[in-house]
Amino acid sequence: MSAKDSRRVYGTAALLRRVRRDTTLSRRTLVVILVLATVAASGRIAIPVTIQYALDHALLAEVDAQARSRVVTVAVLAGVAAVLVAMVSSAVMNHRLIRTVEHALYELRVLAFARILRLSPADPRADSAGSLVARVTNDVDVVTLYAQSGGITLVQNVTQMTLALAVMLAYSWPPALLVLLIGIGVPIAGHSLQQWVGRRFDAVRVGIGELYAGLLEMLVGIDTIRAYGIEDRMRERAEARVDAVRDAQCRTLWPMGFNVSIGEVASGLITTAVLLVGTAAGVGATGFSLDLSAGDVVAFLFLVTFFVRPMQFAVSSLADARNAEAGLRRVVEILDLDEGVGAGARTALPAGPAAVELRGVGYRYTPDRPALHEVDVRIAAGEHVAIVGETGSGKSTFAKLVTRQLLPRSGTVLLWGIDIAEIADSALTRRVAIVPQDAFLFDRTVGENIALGREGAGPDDVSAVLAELGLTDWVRGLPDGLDTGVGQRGESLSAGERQLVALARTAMVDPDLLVLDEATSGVDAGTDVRVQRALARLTRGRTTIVIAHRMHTAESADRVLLFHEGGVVEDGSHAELLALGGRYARLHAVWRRDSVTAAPVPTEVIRAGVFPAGFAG
Ligand SMILES: Nc1ncnc2c1ncn2[C@@H]1O[C@H](COP(=O)(O)OP(=O)(O)OP(=O)(O)O)[C@@H](O)[C@H]1O
Repeated sequence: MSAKDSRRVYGTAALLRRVRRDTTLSRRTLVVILVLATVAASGRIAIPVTIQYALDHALLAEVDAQARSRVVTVAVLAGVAAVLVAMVSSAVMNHRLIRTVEHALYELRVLAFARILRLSPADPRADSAGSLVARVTNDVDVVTLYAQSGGITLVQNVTQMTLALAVMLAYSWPPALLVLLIGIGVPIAGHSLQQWVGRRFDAVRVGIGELYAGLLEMLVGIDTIRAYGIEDRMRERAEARVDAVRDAQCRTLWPMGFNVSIGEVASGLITTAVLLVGTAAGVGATGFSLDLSAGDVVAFLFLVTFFVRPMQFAVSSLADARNAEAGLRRVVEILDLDEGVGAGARTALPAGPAAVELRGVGYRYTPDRPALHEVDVRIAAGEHVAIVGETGSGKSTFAKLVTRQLLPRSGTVLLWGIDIAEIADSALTRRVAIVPQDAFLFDRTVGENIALGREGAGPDDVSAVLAELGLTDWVRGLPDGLDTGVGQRGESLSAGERQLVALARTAMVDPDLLVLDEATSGVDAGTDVRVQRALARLTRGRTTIVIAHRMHTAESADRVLLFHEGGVVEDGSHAELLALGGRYARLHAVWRRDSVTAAPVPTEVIRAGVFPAGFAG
């Protein structure tokens, strides 16, 4: 069983209970729908009863013409009234049912979206983005479609069958019992078939999720696909996923076919059994008399039809129900995923830059290999620390732990001396910011992207922040200034410009702990100077942790932490670590050689540096 399969598995009843728990779907609404369905079914069932009444008390009875016509008139009027009542209550029930289901699905969709936004990046059960999208779009739609067609008729059919059976029992219990036995036997006999259908539809829904995931990945990576000329290979992969969905859908055909025939066989069985028992009783072969009038027989046969038809329909639409159930299950499963990392309730935090402490912190993404182990580090308030180390040494994991994107599997992370798990989300996001290497920009204007950093921020706040970071001239130079659109994911801006927007957005947050993953992408010298200046101003007065990819960043930090194989192996100032002559000194020598032989860093950039030399908080 894979990690993703380890989610809670919901049976139909548990699934419906879960939906009721998470939505405002009330028991009262369900009762009202059931009452309306019963009234509608009663209206339909009343027809055979009126026919029986007319037959027994007028058409086949020895009464005078006046009495006959009175009885027929009453029967016809009652029949018309019953049809009208059935029509109106059926319409109201349909409306209620669709509205209720739509509302519940809307609520589920909203909840699922909210949960996706708060998903823990470390939850191994979380799907890829595309598959999650499929869950809140396609899977919800399948349920909606079913509710609007099969769901309504299922409610109507089941109520009609129940009522028809009750009236049949009132007419004559032996054949009614037979109908009941066969009626109960059908779902029991078809149980494994239903499970078979359910499994096949689960596979279809998973396949559709994977198809979405592949499509989304291709759209996001379209530039890379074109750049490497791998369109054909990607198309083949996409086709393979489309084929997989088609095959999964084809595999539902056999069980669905059997499903339909089960309904047909059952209805044939019921009709034949009733006729046989009726005839046998009529000729005295059963040893008992059914004692039925001609009207009763006609009414009974009508009622059998009223039982058999909906049963046939209900059984054949069970396949659609299984598909909808599979979709609903995939939506509900999202709600079971870890809701981000545990947010506490503490909102009051000490003022000023954060002191950071890790006590015996360990983290592993997979059970077999720790990404970090037994890390003990104290970073003083206002200190500027550079994190260096080879790729895969645990730098990003460390950054995620101090910003609570991950919670430690062992040990404790403390900010301002408080366990990070106790701090409320709102407080943490106001005081702690992380700037990734290539920050994500939304398809809005430069000004709007920056303003996102602070709730309620307007153009004046944005301008003030830009002035603070020395970026006013840069924004003025953009085609439409602050109103310049950045395009999808910020594609209309250069990598350096995207960094500037991200830095300004972070400055809006005005955090007391700043964690930066230094950009490695090539930025032209002019923009780089701007970036470094903005960084120098942004980091001033804040505890800053930088994952350093540049030599001068480590050189100018107060302190350097060298990571190796998930642990801090060297800790000290740049000078101290150089003097130590260990890993850092060797890494630094390689950096130095590469920066001389490959791309010399402009002196103005070195002077600007993230941590200007000599600056200590
Ligand atoms: N989401 C993940 N799932 C599984 N393993 C992961 C995940 N993220 C990181 N790892 C593993 O954890 C270890 C530490 O990764 P981490 O990203 O912290 O290293 P890093 O020093 O930041 O590397 P880089 O400089 O390349 O970003 C690596 O072995 C990495 O393969």
